[in-house]
Amino acid sequence: MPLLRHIPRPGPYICRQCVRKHRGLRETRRTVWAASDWRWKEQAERIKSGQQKGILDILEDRGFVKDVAGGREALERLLIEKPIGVYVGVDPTAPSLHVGHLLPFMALFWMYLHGFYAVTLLGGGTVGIGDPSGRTTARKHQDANVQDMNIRSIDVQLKSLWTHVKALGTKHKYPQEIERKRELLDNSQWLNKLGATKLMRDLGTGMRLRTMLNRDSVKMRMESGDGMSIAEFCYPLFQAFDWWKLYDTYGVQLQIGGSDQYGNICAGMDVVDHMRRGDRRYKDKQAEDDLLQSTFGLTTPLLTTASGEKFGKSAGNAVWLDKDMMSSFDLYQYFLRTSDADVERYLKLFTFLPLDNIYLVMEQQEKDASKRVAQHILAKEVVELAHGAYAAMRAENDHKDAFSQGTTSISLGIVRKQIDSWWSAETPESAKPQEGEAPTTEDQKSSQLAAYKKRYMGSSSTTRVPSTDTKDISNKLVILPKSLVEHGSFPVVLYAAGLASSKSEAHRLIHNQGAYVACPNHGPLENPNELKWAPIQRKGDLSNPAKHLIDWEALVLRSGKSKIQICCVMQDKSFEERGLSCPGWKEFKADLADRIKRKAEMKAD
Ligand SMILES: N[C@@H](Cc1ccc(O)cc1)C(=O)O
Repeated sequence: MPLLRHIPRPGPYICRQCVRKHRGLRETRRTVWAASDWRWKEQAERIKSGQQKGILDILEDRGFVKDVAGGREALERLLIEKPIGVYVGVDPTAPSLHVGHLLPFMALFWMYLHGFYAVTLLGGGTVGIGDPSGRTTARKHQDANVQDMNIRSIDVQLKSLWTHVKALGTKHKYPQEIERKRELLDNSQWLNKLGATKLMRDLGTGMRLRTMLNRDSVKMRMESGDGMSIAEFCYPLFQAFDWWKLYDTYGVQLQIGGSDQYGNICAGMDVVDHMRRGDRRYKDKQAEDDLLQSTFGLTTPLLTTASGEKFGKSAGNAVWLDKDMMSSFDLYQYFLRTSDADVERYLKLFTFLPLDNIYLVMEQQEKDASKRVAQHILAKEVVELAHGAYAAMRAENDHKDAFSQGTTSISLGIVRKQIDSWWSAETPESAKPQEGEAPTTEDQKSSQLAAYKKRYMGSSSTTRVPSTDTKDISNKLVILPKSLVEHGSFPVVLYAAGLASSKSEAHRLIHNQGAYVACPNHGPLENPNELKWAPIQRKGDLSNPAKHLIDWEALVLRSGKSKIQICCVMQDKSFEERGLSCPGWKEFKADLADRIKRKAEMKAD
């Protein structure tokens, strides 16, 4: 195996020593390269004569490009001439990526499908430093084991994203004759070994203080008076070192990032330039066309919906890509709710559907927007990208099941299925590592990760605690403490269940007849396997959540036309022992204790 690691990769620098060592292999590589070189040249001719679109045009047509650092025309020329390396980095600050992360990754995946060497970089080293870009406060320090879990979790997620991208590339028939290459790396591999003196001597000398001080993130903190730590201030240096490493080893000449990354990317370009000029291995190259060796940056736009809201939040919470943190059903629903004004733009950004197909879909959509054809395709493609084809098919089918009776009723079967799968997915004791014991088996490792994700969700403002069962792909459950459902009002419950972003919004929803609860059918002629949707009222039976428990354990709620939430009820003690929480729970508990105390005092009087 080490033999393979020594193979020189296409890029600006080829290791002479290993070429000499493995002459045989070199010959084979040379033949392969020659063939793909020739194909690339042929493709370049087609692009130049206008027969084919270049990748930069493709990215622009789909809406991925906000700014290009280094010059658009120059980048366009480079991308036509050379299958350069390109990378996107992400710091694992949580156990999962969210939909807001998708844009730069989608641009990278497109480049991969078109034959560029695509690198996803996990910031296992940089996460400990904390990128100040776009932040008004420093990130909280994370425990080493929390960091470790986040790294492991995102690593698994990136691997599966890559698998799904490959499958989607095949499904949408993107040509494969040009060799595709990709890599998933973790910058702790080199940053943990990097000496402070080397960093300052080699890179620090190439970075100018004025540029660093002029960065928006630095200025903002200085002006607001919060200041910034040296570690955060130096963050761009580490990101720049990553790029130098990737440039030198993998020929990475382009970095893609969100618009907040513009400053870091420019700093990286300066550093790579500085390092290249000071490195004698690149001396010969400098005589060559400089463009072919230069670096560029590309930033993606910040997404807002047509109505001006920030994209990627649902009831105030992030829309996670991990199916343990957001079920396939919920992810599907999130994209299904896309407005007609946004759907074409999102199809271009979040799916691999060719543009012509998107225009056809939109024609169909315009004929009858109520069918939401475009939204269904968008939702399915995104779930397929995040959770795989099988999960997408299940989410689509479950969605059809849940809404097959229109908006008047919901099948009791699907509610029971969700509840059963949640309970059966509780991790068996045998799979749990004992206290203080490091997980050894794969089962233990994954159950430890799943437990961590549950805890993470419980401690954030979200209530979602979906199943850990990988077979269960459509779990749309939240767990609520019993006393909240028994003694709380509907506004409290709707807020706790994540169907409203505040209690007052829940009040408004009820007032506008936009919140529903599913009730069993009691009439003799009615279908016993159906639950009827009834609008929640401010008075009477339909104002009391406790009266609508199904099988004594679940409350099924809906807001608007399609946002369904099944709420499983759990004893308060078990709820808290599992480290769960939900919006408004702490205040409700304190309030309830107060009410009970006052009642007892009144009785005593
Ligand atoms: N700083 C980037 C992540 C990143 C990390 C390392 C890199 O080399 C590149 C990008 C962010 O916070 O989004």
